[in-house]
Amino acid sequence: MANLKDLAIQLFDIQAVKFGTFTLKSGISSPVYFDLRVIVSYPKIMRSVSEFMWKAVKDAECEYASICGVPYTALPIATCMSADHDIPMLIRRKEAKGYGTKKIIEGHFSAGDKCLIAEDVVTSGSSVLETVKSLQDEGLVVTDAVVLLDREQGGSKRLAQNNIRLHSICSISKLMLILLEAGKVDQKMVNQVQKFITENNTFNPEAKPAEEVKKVLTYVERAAQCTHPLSKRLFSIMQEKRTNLALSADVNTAAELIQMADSIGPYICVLKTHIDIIEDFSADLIQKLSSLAAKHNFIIFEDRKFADIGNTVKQQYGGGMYRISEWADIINAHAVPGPGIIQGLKEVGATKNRACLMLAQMSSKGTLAKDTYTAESVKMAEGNKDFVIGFICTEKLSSDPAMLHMTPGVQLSAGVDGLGQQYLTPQEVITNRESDVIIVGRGITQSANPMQAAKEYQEAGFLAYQALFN
Ligand SMILES: O=c1ccn([C@@H]2O[C@H](COP(=O)(O)O)[C@@H](O)[C@H]2O)c(=O)[nH]1
Repeated sequence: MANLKDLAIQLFDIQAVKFGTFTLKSGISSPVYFDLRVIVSYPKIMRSVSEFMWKAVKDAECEYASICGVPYTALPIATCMSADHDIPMLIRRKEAKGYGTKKIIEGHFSAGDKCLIAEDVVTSGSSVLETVKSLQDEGLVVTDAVVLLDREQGGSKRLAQNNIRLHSICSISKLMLILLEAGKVDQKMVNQVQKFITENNTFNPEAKPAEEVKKVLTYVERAAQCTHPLSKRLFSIMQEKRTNLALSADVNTAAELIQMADSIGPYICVLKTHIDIIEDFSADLIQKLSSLAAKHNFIIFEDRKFADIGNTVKQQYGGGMYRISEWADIINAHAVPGPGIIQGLKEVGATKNRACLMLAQMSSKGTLAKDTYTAESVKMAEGNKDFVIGFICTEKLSSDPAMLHMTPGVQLSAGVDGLGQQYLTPQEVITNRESDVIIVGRGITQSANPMQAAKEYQEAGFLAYQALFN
């Protein structure tokens, strides 16, 4: 591997570093310009650059599971680092494909994995931050970026403000000194470049860090804020399966329920049941349903809508022919009896790590679950966060990121059925009402092709979620 002086001179000699008058992307005129794109024509220099960058992160003891180059110039650099040191690589597309997987990030990863960013030149840090955002949107964690050249115009400070450590191989000042000593530039040019850097700092310490202005949290960030294992798991499933769709499987036989759960399972995060409308209920159905929940990684929500005094709901939840607490991850309850209902349900469900949603609003026309009733339901939920993990509602009701909002009455077109059910679209629910999960029943179960319909709802719901970050 060349030493830094040799590398700097080689970069000058291949015109990856140029002096003159150049108009930058920002419109500013600069006396120096870096064009690292040319290094693809010089494999030895390319390898030298990638080795310097790899060594810098090694010396800094950075932890990461993969590496992602900022497109496009840093892609071949990241490729060399990946191939030479057996570090998996991820590729960030500048635009999602309009067909096929429509992915922005190519490569295999799991939510929560740490990814290192590689870049050729940093000026303000904005290109690095764009890549950071794309990776974070997919659930990856970014703490470090490595760059060949830091133009010292505020990029490292802006990145630090966004909790990204920048490791640079060479600063522009150091590069100028090396080139001066090697007789490649004169003192006048060094002064001119120094003046340019001083006068063109892009960092505004008054600007709020991106984290502070960001209001919408990703599913991964919300999972991290959950203390209840079920809400944590649900947010993780939503990210992993890229779905905020709950299927309301309102069918009347065990065979239909099993068939729905198996065919629609891949597209949903939650399967909602009304177990008392099944005509041939048996323990075998529950066993099969639980196996399908494990196979397709979804949560079972029995939409029992408990509404009695604590002592009665305890028996309804834990006993009777359905023994709901033995298989339903989540149940729901009306607030109408007062807090005793939560107490009763909690006595049965808490030890089994089950959870409850408060019915704070309803989708049906003329519902009385509004205004003060809704506010009191929210209060009841917030006082019992060890068991209540969210709401059945028609809009966001709590600012606590751990609280889930699940909205029924969703179809691809807004409207009403003949019995007062009112429908909102997935976009309206996720974008404008800021709910988290769309609950869809007949829009899927009664469509000519339920699997295709489920895919459409999954896509509409998840796209609406992703659009929250644009
Ligand atoms: O306010 C509420 C609470 C629950 N539901 C239930 O959701 C589904 C909706 O089915 P669609 O066929 O999509 O209308 C159903 O099981 C209801 O019991 C609700 O609609 N509104």
